[in-house]
Formats: sequence, structure tokens, C-alpha cells
Amino acid sequence: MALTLASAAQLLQQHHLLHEIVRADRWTLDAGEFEGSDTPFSSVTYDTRKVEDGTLLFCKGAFRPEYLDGIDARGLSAYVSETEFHERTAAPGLIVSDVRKAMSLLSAEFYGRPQEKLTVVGITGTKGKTTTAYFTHAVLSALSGGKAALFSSVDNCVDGRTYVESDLTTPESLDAFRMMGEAVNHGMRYLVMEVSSQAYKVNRVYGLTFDVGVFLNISPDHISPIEHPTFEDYLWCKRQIVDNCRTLVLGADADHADLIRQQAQRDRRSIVTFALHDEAKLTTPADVVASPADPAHTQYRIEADGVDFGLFSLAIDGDFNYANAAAALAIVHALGLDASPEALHAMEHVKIAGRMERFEDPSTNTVAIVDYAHNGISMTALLDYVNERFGTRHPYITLITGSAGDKAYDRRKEIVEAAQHRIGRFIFTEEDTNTEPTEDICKQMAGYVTDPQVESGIILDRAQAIENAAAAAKSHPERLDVILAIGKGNERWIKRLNRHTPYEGDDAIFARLLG
Ligand SMILES: CC(=O)N[C@H]1[C@@H](OP(=O)(O)OP(=O)(O)OC[C@H]2O[C@@H](n3ccc(=O)[nH]c3=O)[C@H](O)[C@@H]2O)O[C@H](CO)[C@@H](O)[C@@H]1O[C@H](C)C(=O)N[C@@H](C)C(=O)N[C@H](CCC(=O)O)C(=O)O
Ligand SMILES: Nc1ncnc2c1ncn2[C@@H]1O[C@H](COP(=O)(O)OP(=O)(O)OP(=O)(O)O)[C@@H](O)[C@H]1O
Ligand SMILES: N[C@H](CCC[C@H](N)C(=O)O)C(=O)O
Repeated sequence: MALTLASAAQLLQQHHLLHEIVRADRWTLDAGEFEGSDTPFSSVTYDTRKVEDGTLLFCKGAFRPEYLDGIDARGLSAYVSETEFHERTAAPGLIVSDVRKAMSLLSAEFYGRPQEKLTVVGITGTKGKTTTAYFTHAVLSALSGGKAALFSSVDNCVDGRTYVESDLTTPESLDAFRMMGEAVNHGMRYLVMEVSSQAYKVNRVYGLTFDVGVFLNISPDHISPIEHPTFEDYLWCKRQIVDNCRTLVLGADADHADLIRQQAQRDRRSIVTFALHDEAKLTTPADVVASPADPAHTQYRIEADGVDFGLFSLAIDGDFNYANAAAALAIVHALGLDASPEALHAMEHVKIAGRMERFEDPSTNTVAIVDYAHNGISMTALLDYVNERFGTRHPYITLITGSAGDKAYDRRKEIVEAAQHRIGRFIFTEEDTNTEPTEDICKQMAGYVTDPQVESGIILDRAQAIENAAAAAKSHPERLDVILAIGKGNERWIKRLNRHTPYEGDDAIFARLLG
């Protein structure tokens, strides 16, 4: 059914969100009082610059009243807001208690409730969301003949073929439902999407029930004035996925797994667990388990409820990626799909730009890895991998790192603490330092270094930091050098003063230096 002023008001009333409808000095609960209340809106947007004849506008976030100047001449039909703006526009305003919840519900309606025509998988966790989403997408694509869409923090894909760089890990609700509609129009049957804690904090997935919701893991991150005030709030937001899914996939080793199980059992949700077993951790019981098939960990066997899925050898390095692979197979299992071995093994070919990308110069005994680790848990996982893969050759490890500005402040200390006893040298450099001076963040991180054995320096320019590390490695061909550049992946920009400014890219720099 098309979205009109009357149907929008009715839906908002059903969800107890509507305060009143306001135009000029008329305040009412009856949309029928306004001419055209049964005329379908032609478009929806949260940006005044996109308003055209017949548009419904959502005024959210740091919205300013002056954005509405001249809007009537451009044909604004109605607006949804927590504040009324009758002095700025003659269009009726649906005044609500929470504009982001309203935007999610009304956008879904405007785009024809596309979520009901897709099988939707939502993945949350501190680490591994993107990788698990790509693995799951590969399997679902293989078993459906390419009918799987993907919303990830790297790319979005609505037609099974075309990948478009994304801005957010989880899109704004309006954008998410628009893209779901496009996916349906392209004949997609599945959607795999990442769900950040922010998505729940600011209601980007409000009203959306996932056929399978996935909780991978949790560790402190994203605690800052613009994200979450506390770890408890961060975890609470992520836990919302448990209440908004039909079946839960849970990392059996996740911190607070007991609490999450309690929550799922209270609501009688079925749970499928997964775990990575290795020499250090043999005992966590789980429905889907990945365990190394040989001492060098070149292959992992994945089993579910005693059924052998076979041996897997991933194209991306890192033992932790077998935990992500086990999660992907747990998702397929939770969906009740009978996937062929070829479909399951599709994830073996997945590579993700900027995740565990390796560059090597054998002539100078140098290995460089570009990765997206940028907090304690992922730093540890990355160094575990380096130790597992290269440890017997006693490499000299250089870590090129910075940390984001204005947010997730704990990361700065966590990265240093996770690395300092395990590497030879830190080079602190620019990351997405945003409005904070790069030098301040680098000095703060350098200040956390307490191990006298580790070298530590600051090279503000990120490209120069990489060039310096590569040159130092090349001057020591007698030893194995491993250079780790983290936190930027394959991004071709650095966020400075709230803007993306061009950057060559860690991977591109290593490719030119090491081949
Ligand atoms: C809290 C939140 O959800 N913030 C997002 C939100 O900001 P906002 O609503 O305040 O929007 P704004 O850009 O300040 O502007 C206010 C409104 O005025 C509108 N506007 C603006 C100018 C104009 O002329 N007319 C007009 O109507 C804008 O379109 C907007 O709707 O909407 C913007 C797009 O509309 C997003 O860019 C922004 O993300 C912020 C910057 C962001 O990056 N957030 C991070 C912390 C985030 O969400 N990260 C997570 C990842 C976490 C993880 O990996 O776990 C994510 O999901 O990506
Ligand atoms: N299961 C895991 N456990 C620990 N670390 C992981 C795991 N999976 C990936 N990582 C590390 O985290 C980095 C980011 O991985 P990925 O992009 O899949 O996670 P994400 O949850 O999407 O992260 P982000 O929130 O930063 O976008 C990887 O480059 C790797 O270093
Ligand atoms: N989705 C991720 C992106 C991190 C990118 C990193 N360079 C940073 O700025 O923290 C986050 O917000 O944690």
C-alpha cells in the first residue's frame, strides 16, 4: 500500500510515536483534515537538498531549521520531526517522539516492506562482521545462483554483481530499505548485512527482524562521547540483535555468552553456536566447530552436529578467519539450508580488500601485511597469526599504527598494550585522526609504551611511515622483517576534519615498494 499522510499517521499512532500533526496553527490527530492526505508521497528523504514535488522529509540528528528555507517552492509534501517547524514551512508536520524510529518504520512502508521478500541475515560483533558477511554472502550466492545482496562496511551490493563503496557499517534505515527494495527488484532472495552497535543506538534497524541474527564476539570498543558512554551500553546495543531475530548464531567463546544465551532462552529463540578449537582451546562445546587439520594450520576441518563439512583452506590468512568461516556455516545451518559442498566451499575463494593482504619481497626477506585491525582484540589476533605463521623464523616486526580521532579512545592504549611485548618497533602515524591533531594521538600512543625493549617513533605522514619501514627492512636482508600496517585497509582516503581526503592506500604503497 502506498505511503500517504493518512497511512503514515496511522502507522505512527499504532507504534505510539505520533504526538500530533501540525500545520500553521492547526494541531490535530486527524490527517484527514488536510487536503491530499490520501495522495501517495513521491519520495522520502532525510536531506532537504533532495526534496522535490511530493516528498516526505525526515528532520533528524543535527538538522537545522534554516535548511527548510525555500522548501515549499520545491514541493515539500510533509515532514516528520521531533520539533514542529510551522514558521518555516506550510507543509504539515508529523510530530513524533523519536524521528529515527519513525523513519525506519515509514521508509520500510514506502519501499513496500522489502525485508519481507528477502531472507535477511544480520551480523554483529566487535570483530569479524565484514569477513563473516563476505563468507556467508559467498555461500548464499553460490547456492542461489547469485541471488544474494550484501550491506557491509566495505561495499554494498544489491544485484549480486555490482559492488559500491559504503559510507557506514550499517546504512541509515531509509537507505537500507531503499537498497532492500532495489535488491528485491533485481530478484535477490537473500540479504546479508552487518549490524553495528551504533545501528541499534540510533535506530537504523528499528522494526527489522532478522531471519538469522549473529552475535560473533564482544570486547571493549566504540566508547566515546559520540558513540557509547560505557561498555555496558555498547554491549546492550549489540544485544538488541537477540530480541530482533528468529534464530540466533552465537560465538560460544564470546565474552558474556552466558548472558546472551539467557536472553535468547528467555525469549525462546533457538540458538546455533560456533567455536574455533585449537591446541589452546579444545573444550568449548559448540554446534559448529572449526579445528586445525594439520600442525601448520593450512587446513581446517569444520563439523556441525557431527556432520563433517570437510576440509577448508581459506584464501585469506589468519586463524581467526576460520572462526568467521565457522560462523558463516553456522548461519547456513541456522537457515536450514541444504547447501552443496561446492556452495559451502565458495568461501574458500573470498578475499577482502584491505584485510590480511600480504606483500612479499623475497630478495630482501621482507613481508608486509595490510590489515584492518584497529583495537586490542584484533591486534592480538593479528600478532597470534604472525607468531603462528612466522614465529619459528624470529621475525623483526614493525607495527605502523595510529588511531581514530574523536572516538573509541581506549583503542590507543589497547593497541600498544597488545603489541608492545611482541614486536620490535612501533611507528605511530596518521589514521582517521579527524579533528584531533595527529601528533597528539601519536604522542599519546607513544606515551603508553613501557617496554624498554621496543623501539618507538612517530612519522606523521602515513606514506612516509610505510616507506621508512620498508627501507629499514630492505637494509636488513639477513633477518626476516614483518611489517604490519593496520587500521586503514585498502581505503583511498584519510578522514581529516570530517572529510575524506585522498590517500594513496597502504596496499598500493606496499605494492609499489615490494611488488
Ligand atoms: C549518530 C548518527 O547516526 N550519525 C549519522 C547521522 O548524522 P546526523 O543524523 O546527525 O546527520 P548530520 O550529517 O549531522 O546532519 C543532520 C541532518 O541534516 C540533513 N541536512 C544537512 C544539510 C542540509 O543542507 N540539509 C539537510 O537536510 C542531513 O542529511 C542529516 O539528515 O547521519 C549521517 C548521514 O545522514 C551519518 O553520516 C552520521 O554518521 C556519523 C558521522 C558516523 O560516522 N557515525 C559512526 C560513529 C558510525 O555510525 N559508525 C558505525 C560503525 C561502528 C562499528 O564499526 O562498529 C556504522 O554503523 O557505520
Ligand atoms: N573473529 C575475529 N576475532 C578477532 N579479530 C578478528 C576476527 N575477524 C577479523 N579480525 C580482525 O579484525 C579486523 C577487521 O575484521 P572485519 O572487517 O571482518 O571486522 P569488523 O567487525 O567488520 O570490523 P570493523 O567494525 O572495524 O569494521 C581484521 O582485519 C582482523 O585483523
Ligand atoms: N567501522 C569502523 C571503521 C574504523 C576505521 C578506522 N580507521 C577508524 O576510524 O576507527 C569503526 O568505526 O570502528
